[in-house]
Amino acid sequence: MATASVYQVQTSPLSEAQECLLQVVDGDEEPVAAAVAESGLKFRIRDLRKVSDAGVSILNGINADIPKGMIVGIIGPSGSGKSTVLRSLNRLWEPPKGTVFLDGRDILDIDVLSLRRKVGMLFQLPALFEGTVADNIRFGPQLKGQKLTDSEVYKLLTLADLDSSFYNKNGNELSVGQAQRVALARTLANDPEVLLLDEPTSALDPISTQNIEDCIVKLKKKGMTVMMVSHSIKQIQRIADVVCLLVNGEIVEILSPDKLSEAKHPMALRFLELSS
Ligand SMILES: Nc1ncnc2c1ncn2[C@@H]1O[C@H](COP(=O)(O)OP(=O)(O)OP(=O)(O)O)[C@@H](O)[C@H]1O
Repeated sequence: MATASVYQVQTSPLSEAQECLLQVVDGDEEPVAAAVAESGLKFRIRDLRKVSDAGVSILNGINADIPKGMIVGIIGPSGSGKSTVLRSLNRLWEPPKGTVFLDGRDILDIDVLSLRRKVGMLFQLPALFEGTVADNIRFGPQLKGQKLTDSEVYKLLTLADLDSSFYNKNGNELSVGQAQRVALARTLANDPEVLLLDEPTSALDPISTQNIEDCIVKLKKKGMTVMMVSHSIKQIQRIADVVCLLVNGEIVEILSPDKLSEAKHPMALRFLELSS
């Protein structure tokens, strides 16, 4: 039954990686199947390739269907292309070859600023603008000529698990963990549909990490699609619905987070062994 629902949203031949995803969905991941069936795909990535200026292959043909409302963990050895995949999805790096569809539209046909509003991104280290937390949160909407009310700013603070006392604080008075949550609130002010998270907690202590993870899970429950690069296998197991293993610019496996030990690719296995 689950398989039938999943196949309904597949309109083209499946790559090996997508077959893996379907196997996960078809197995004991009923909620995942339901999510795919009900809400379809957010991203459809086809043959995404990137070669550096020096002629080195960075991405070697990424194919993936990313369902709406899921947390997709991306793991893999350093230099395997994880950040490059994320940056290609909101055109921080132009995808030079291949196609990325967002809600069925080629991202090259979407105005880049609108794309980056829809597809927000957080990095390892938050970079706040000068001014108060409220100034930072208001920044994106202001660019569109929209002024957020105080209550809208407070609501965004709450979403990012920050209390109202942060409203007037200056960016440079914050810890890295607090600044990361402000960066999250600032991203959410643009009302994104997707969050790309590039190791967003790697510089944070366990409590700040948990705060950010709680926010991510809450956002997913509200329908947000999240793609998160992390070097922490435990983190991926805590919050991801599905995990992509990237090796040498290719997705070599897609697995359920509780079945990472069943990875078959030797590089993936070694990476998992060393990480656990
Ligand atoms: N601006 C750039 N110009 C040329 N090559 C780059 C550039 N940025 C990254 N690369 C190369 O692309 C490859 C993939 O880099 P990327 O940052 O995507 O890997 P990653 O898997 O995210 O690594 P890490 O886990 O260390 O962050 C690496 O070999 C890197 O040296």
